[in-house]
Amino acid sequence: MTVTVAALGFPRIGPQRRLKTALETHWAGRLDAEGLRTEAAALRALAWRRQADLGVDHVPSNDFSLYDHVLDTAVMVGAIPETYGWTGGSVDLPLYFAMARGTQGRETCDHGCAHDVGTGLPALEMTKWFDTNYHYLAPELVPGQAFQLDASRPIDAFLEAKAQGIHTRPVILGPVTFLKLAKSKVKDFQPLSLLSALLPVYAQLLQRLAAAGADWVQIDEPCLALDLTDFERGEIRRAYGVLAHAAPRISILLASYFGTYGDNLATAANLPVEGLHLDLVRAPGDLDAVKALARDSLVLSLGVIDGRNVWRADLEAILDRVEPVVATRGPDRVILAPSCSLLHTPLDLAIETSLDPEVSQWLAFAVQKLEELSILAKALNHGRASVREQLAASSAAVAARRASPLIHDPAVQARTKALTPADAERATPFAERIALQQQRLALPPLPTTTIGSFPQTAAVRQARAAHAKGQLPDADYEAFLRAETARAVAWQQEIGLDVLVHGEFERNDMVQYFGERLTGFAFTRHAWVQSYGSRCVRPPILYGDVSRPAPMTVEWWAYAQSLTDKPMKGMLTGPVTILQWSFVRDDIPRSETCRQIALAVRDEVVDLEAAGAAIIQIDEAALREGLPLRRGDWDGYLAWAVEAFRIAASGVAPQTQVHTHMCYSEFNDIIAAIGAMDADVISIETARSKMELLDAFEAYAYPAQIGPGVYDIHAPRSPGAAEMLDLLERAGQRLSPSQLWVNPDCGLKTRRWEEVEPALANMVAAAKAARAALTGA
Ligand SMILES: CN1c2c(nc(N)[nH]c2=O)NC[C@@H]1CNc1ccc(C(=O)N[C@@H](CCC(=O)N[C@@H](CCC(=O)N[C@@H](CCC(=O)O)C(=O)O)C(=O)O)C(=O)O)cc1
Ligand SMILES: N[C@@H](CCS)C(=O)O
Ligand SMILES: [Zn+2]
Repeated sequence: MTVTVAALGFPRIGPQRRLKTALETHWAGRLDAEGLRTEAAALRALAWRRQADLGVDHVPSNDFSLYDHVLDTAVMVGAIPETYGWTGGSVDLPLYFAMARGTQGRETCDHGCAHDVGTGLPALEMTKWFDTNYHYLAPELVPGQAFQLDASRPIDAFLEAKAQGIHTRPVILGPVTFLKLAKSKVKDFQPLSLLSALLPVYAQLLQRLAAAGADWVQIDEPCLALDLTDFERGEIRRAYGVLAHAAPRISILLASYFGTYGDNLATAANLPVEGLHLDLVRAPGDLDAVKALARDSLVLSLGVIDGRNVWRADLEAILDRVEPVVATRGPDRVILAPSCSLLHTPLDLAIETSLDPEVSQWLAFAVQKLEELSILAKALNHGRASVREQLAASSAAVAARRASPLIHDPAVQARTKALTPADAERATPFAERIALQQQRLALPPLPTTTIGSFPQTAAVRQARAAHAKGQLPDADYEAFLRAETARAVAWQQEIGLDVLVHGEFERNDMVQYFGERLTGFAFTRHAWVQSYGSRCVRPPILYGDVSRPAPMTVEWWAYAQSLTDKPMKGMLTGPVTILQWSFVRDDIPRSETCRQIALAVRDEVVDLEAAGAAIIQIDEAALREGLPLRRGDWDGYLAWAVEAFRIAASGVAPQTQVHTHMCYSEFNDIIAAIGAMDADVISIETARSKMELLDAFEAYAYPAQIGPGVYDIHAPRSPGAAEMLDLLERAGQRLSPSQLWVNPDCGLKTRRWEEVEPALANMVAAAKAARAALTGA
């Protein structure tokens, strides 16, 4: 009878992003399906062995995916939209990747190789996974949707691990969350109404897993961290009433994470399941609450190690909380786990050799987090003395971090303290500002622009990599980037864009680039985290008070502006997005860190203005994503997030035009906050929704200017001028033409020049046609 250790999921991109390489080589036609499958199996085997060696008792299987686990679930239950021409049977890789990426002509991988992927099929819609920077593919369902089980993935994975001598706990996405994440093209159709049709498939799956030898299964229902209606809670009870009886030989561990169960806890704790996982990092209060509600026999999986951040845990403090639970419930009713899947953390700190050792000792990545759990389990099973040294090391690291002079900068703290409401206000109201800006800029109606980045070609990435390795001298790298920038500026001018950008060739990533230039941030070489499919990010680690020692973008802006008489936009990432896409310190509130970043961005904005920039764009792509999962927490977040943007934007004169940009955002719920940001111009992603996202702006009577994206940059195909004109006309039906700008949905860094060149030329043509229609010329 011992306390055991579980992992709810492990990073799947593999060491050195091996999965990324395999996928992109496969998509480029240089690795066949068999080769890809072999590499995927090797990566699974490696992950299982690693976890078992680290002392994990409940090693997960079926947490691996070639692209996305929600897509895998759709495939598993046979929810394949008609468009893909599926006629039953197992889904092969071309069909799987068609759903993931579409088959629209030629695609490019990160090595810059272009390859044909067929024509015509769109990808499933990609959306943010709860409040993370991971994106899933939304299942697309229809009324009367039929489901049929293909259990091969979870069963094969279970057997694969078994053959390796590792008895795993399969992970499956629960039926209620699956349906809640699904979309339908049929208006007002609620996918959750398909629950009765879906449950038999899940019941069959549990029977198959039991027959294969699984004794526990982890069913993820993170929708329990959201606001649910009574009806939805009833559907959860109904679902687990069915599943609990489907396969008596298999025990269910129900897992929710990313927040509190809150008013869903009584439902969750009383389900006829054998175990319940709690995210005690985001919701420490759930522990006492569950103790009052759960029957004695319920196994509690205590998510005590943060799966969403990179800080080493305070193991003694965790033991103080967990020991009483073990004493009252008994060791066999307690499992220790990370708060959520480790998908959201980098793999292994041990390979990070270039971090400041002082900062490094404060950190734990996936591997180290499992080590921490193993130490905790030992302490609980054999007494704290059995791991005295490890506990002492943990306490010392926590104390060292708290006291470190690296973290505290009195000047930064004094500056945020001295902020007044006036610092978050532009001195002049929008109506007066815009008149002054129009005088200064003299732009035509429906001005054309782009969002900032141009293709990050293989040549650009290779030059940066060579420079980082010391193989390309500073001067040569600089000259290369200047040449890229000059080419992009000349080309924009040639095709007749009105407001130009420098192209962001010098940036590895829109957040990492700034993290590397601000104090209080550490950056890594290998700490990749999957964002979607084969795409990864290396979130900077924000460990201390933030300031900006020197201008970060002014030289590149000035160089680009020197090449043209057209306005060149200054291009910055906003405070909320830098915060949201970094690993953030947990010793002060996020709102406070955000104010510090806001002041650093403000310094850059002021310097860009002083250098002559007439337009400065502050991207806040992650503002919507940062919205708390519970509506009750929205107002508090929006108040400080909007204030941070305003602090960043308000240091400039009324003649200086401030733009912001947001992609991946559903605006209906937060339109008042978008208005309160008080940007002069906002560019948004609207092409795929055919401008429907503008309804919120129309209903709110949004006063400022808007650039609704007319070019869906997520697809490789280049839209024609007529298509973009149609979108502009739709925008014109919702907003005054005097408010409108013409631009793509987002930056063009993931596209190829061959796609971008015709698309932007067509966009300029569409704007000209729309202008002519406006003026009757
Ligand atoms: C807008 N999006 C972003 C999000 N989050 C961010 N932090 N940044 C974003 O832009 N979230 C929402 C969306 C998600 N979208 C994307 C889109 C594209 C990517 C992507 O392309 N990622 C790249 C990595 C980007 C990067 O940091 N590149 C570096 C390092 C390049 C590299 O791999 N170097 C190799 C050597 C290369 C060689 O020798 O050729 C190495 O270091 O080993 C750079 O360009 O310098 C990816 O590869 O996945 C992500 C999210
Ligand atoms: N300026 C950035 C915004 C992306 S959200 C870009 O163009 O890539
Ligand atoms: Zn964007």
